[in-house]
Amino acid sequence: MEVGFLGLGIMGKAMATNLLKHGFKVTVWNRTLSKCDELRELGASVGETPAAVVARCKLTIAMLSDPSAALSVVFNKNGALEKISSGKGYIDMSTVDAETSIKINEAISSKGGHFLEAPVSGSKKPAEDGQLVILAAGEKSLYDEAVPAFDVLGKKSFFLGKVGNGAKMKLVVNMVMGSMMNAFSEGLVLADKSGLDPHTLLDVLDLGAIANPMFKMKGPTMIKGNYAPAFPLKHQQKDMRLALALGDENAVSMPVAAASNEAFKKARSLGLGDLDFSAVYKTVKDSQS
Ligand SMILES: NC(=O)C1=CN([C@@H]2O[C@H](COP(=O)(O)OP(=O)(O)OC[C@H]3O[C@@H](n4cnc5c(N)ncnc54)[C@H](OP(=O)(O)O)[C@@H]3O)[C@@H](O)[C@H]2O)C=CC1
Ligand SMILES: O=CCCC(=O)O
Repeated sequence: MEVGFLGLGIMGKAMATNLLKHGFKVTVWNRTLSKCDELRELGASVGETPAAVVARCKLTIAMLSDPSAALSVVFNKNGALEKISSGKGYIDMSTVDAETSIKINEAISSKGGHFLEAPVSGSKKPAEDGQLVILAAGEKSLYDEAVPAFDVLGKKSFFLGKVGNGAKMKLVVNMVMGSMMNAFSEGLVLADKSGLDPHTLLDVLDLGAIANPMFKMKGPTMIKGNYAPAFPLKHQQKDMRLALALGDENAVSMPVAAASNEAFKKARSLGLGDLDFSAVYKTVKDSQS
């Protein structure tokens, strides 16, 4: 199957590489075109614009930073929409809000195309290892068509019904994750300030009811002050913002998420947006000294 891939950031590069390694023919595009070179060396073709990629491929996947990027790649001049026609599939795997997905779905459908939103749980390493969790919603026939690609990209795919449900599920998950990261950061600082060894705290956490892969993987690097980005903090803050907006729409009070959003905003304002989201620990720690 020939697949188009738009967006070669941390996630997109790993996902497109995986598709190539598993025998898919892939045509890639990235706003900064030079980032396509590495994929070309692995056998990908390169499209000059999103429209050129869609013209060439029956199925196109997008993995872009945020709602504004997702919309511009579809609607701008030389955007994907220009070459959508009957039978073409467009799958947006970026983390966006339901409103963005619905706008894209309406535009793609009005030209006879099929649309699926399919945001993912899992970060850089799961993307490299084909271990993502795919939260798809939209056109079921396109979901069925995409299953061979999803099987390469992920360890499990969910089909969640109508467009918007994938985005909402992803935002709920990341709202919980962002809040946990803040509680974890406060716990590490509290342990340290009260004379405990933070490494021992990690061991204790890992043996109890709140053990989880995120604490286990991020804890040691956070203690070392290593925030090499797997999931950029600016994207986590975007997800908290979009989750809070979903809470507003549904009159759900989320004081814990709101406080966590403030912590991520503060970290962004201190210039930490391109570091890993675990760098929020640095702001929690520095604000106590
Ligand atoms: N990293 C992670 O762990 C995870 C991320 N996600 C989500 O996946 C998406 C991508 O994340 P990630 O790969 O980490 O992000 P990156 O910041 O590494 O990459 C962002 C991509 O979006 C492109 N882009 C940004 N703005 C525009 C624009 N206006 N027009 C066209 N392209 C644009 C960038 O192009 P350029 O190279 O030119 O800047 C780049 O290809 C986000 O929605 C994120 O929330 C989901 C799960 C995990
Ligand atoms: O959106 C990013 C999610 C990161 C993760 O699930 O580890």
